[in-house]
Amino acid sequence: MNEKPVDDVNPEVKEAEKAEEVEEQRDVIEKEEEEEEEKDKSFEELRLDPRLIRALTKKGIEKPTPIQQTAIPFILEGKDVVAKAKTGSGKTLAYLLPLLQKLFSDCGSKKKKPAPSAFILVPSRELCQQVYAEVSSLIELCRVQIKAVQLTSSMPLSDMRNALAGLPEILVTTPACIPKCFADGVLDPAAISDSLEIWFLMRQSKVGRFNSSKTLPVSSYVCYDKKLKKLFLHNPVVLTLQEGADKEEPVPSNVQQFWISCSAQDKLLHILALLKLEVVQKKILIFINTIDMGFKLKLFLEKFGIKTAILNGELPQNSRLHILEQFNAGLFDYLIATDDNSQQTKAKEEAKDEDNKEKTKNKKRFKPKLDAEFGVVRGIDFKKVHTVINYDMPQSVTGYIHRIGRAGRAYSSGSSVSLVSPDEMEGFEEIKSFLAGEEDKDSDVITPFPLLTENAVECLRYRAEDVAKSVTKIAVRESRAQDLRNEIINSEKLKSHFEANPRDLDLLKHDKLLSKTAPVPHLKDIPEYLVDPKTQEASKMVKLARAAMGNCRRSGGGRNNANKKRSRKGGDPLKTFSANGSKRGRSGGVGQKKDGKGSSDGLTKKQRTA
Ligand SMILES: Nc1ncnc2c1ncn2[C@@H]1O[C@H](COP(=O)(O)OP(=O)(O)OP(=O)(O)O)[C@@H](O)[C@H]1O
Repeated sequence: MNEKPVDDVNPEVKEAEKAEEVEEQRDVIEKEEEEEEEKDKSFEELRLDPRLIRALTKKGIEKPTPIQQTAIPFILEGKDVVAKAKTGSGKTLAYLLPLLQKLFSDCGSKKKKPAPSAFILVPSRELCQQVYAEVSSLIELCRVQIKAVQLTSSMPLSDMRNALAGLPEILVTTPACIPKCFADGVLDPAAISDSLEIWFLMRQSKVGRFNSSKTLPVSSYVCYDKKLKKLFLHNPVVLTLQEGADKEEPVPSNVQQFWISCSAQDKLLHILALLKLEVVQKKILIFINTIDMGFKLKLFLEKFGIKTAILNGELPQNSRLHILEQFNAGLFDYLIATDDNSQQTKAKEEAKDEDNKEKTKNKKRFKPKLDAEFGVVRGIDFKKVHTVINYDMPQSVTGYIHRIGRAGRAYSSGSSVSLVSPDEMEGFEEIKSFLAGEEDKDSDVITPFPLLTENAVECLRYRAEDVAKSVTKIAVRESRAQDLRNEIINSEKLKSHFEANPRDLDLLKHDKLLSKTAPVPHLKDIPEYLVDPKTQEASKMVKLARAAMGNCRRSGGGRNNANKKRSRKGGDPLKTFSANGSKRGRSGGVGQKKDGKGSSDGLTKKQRTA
């Protein structure tokens, strides 16, 4: 008998065959991933000290990330290392663990050295505090006699001297602080040259200031910036853990990237829709390019009952650290932040100042003083940020990558939404084509945000425009000055309070209202008739997903199989919902390579799903 032509095959059978094929492919991918996992090394196999492994277990860290697996053995061998890995991939522990292990062997056996044996240089005070906290907690958990201190330029000399008087083994500081310490005699170059064994340099560009360190007899440098490599390193091991080694910066692929096209004036309307209709997951970090814009946004959202905190370079250091701590501890869900104190941000502020000069000639003007060591984007580990919103687009591709890297840290997934105005389109296109790569120019790495229908946005227009009018330039300037005054007072209180209660988080709230008039109650809730049904459905799914994620966390780290399945199936509505009615998002799943073959973030399947 003749075989039936292919076209005559029953469509249901065809469907079933297709589904089977897809299932088979999925099995192959999962098998590949499992094999990949089996190749992974454990902390024990990296010959990490059992005290460190126990400390990591207490912190809920069970398995080294790829950068940790690769870098730790080289650093333990005393090799100079230049490492490049995706943002959020665990670089901090990749150097802290071998550093502590090296110091363990000295500990107790020798006399204390006159100066620290290890210098960790990081680009901002915030990062300084973060690294110091991380190393201190490891030391505490390991119960070893090692001392770490942090120094920043703003510290009084007496505090610096006191900190160093205890003969710490580890110094965490910023590059700007080193020359100051030398000039004020707080650090003695001769003593350093006798003691120093290891430097860790993290992304910063002002190294020219302490070139003299080239002459120091250091056994191992580890650095995360290739510019520094030329200055300091001797025949270093270069580790690049990322896809597309030609790219300047690694892209975190566990962050789903979306964008919304809107005019500059409509950005307030769109962010209101995103937050008020709850179509993005909390916690949310919102980036703006100028401090004034931050206050405008805060005042605007306040009117709708959305409380936010602001983080920027003109706030006193104690306040900034406290805001970060509170946000990380989950005391508030929305944080508005400027980038680090880039030239561009400054230039913009100055241009605005010039612009305002004429208008306010006779008035006493408020002059912000920005902190040169401020930086929230590079390296700061914001905990459990699910969504990053670019209210203003960043000025560069690198800026974009650093911003979105604040979501989806380590093993979690996240998403980003960029509001792009026509003026920002050129820069946005550049970002898109960079991310797509040379070969794949047409692929959409950043896809249109699917959960907000035009109708849903338009329903809020009247209210948004009405409220936006009330947020005048004067109101913005006054609230900015008010916030700074409050924070200066807070900062003093915080200083003395933290000396007495270093772990107390609940002293001050940073997301309090700044408006002079209280928000009117009717704006707090959006009546149902104003909400588009599709967006309403999306919002419900986002809430369900959030609840599910909450449960995962409660069930203890979530690295078991049940959670694995849950995260694969339940997932993020951004991956499964489309306002256009298709069942799956088109951009591929979190942690999926473009070819569908597992992760490009360098994390294993287990790590990603946890
Ligand atoms: N092996 C691990 N398992 C689970 N979590 C980890 C592991 N290593 C680090 N982490 C966590 O991952 C988060 C990000 O780590 P880290 O800040 O070191 O990333 P990074 O690579 O330095 O990022 P960036 O480039 O943005 O500075 C931190 O919360 C850290 O505690």
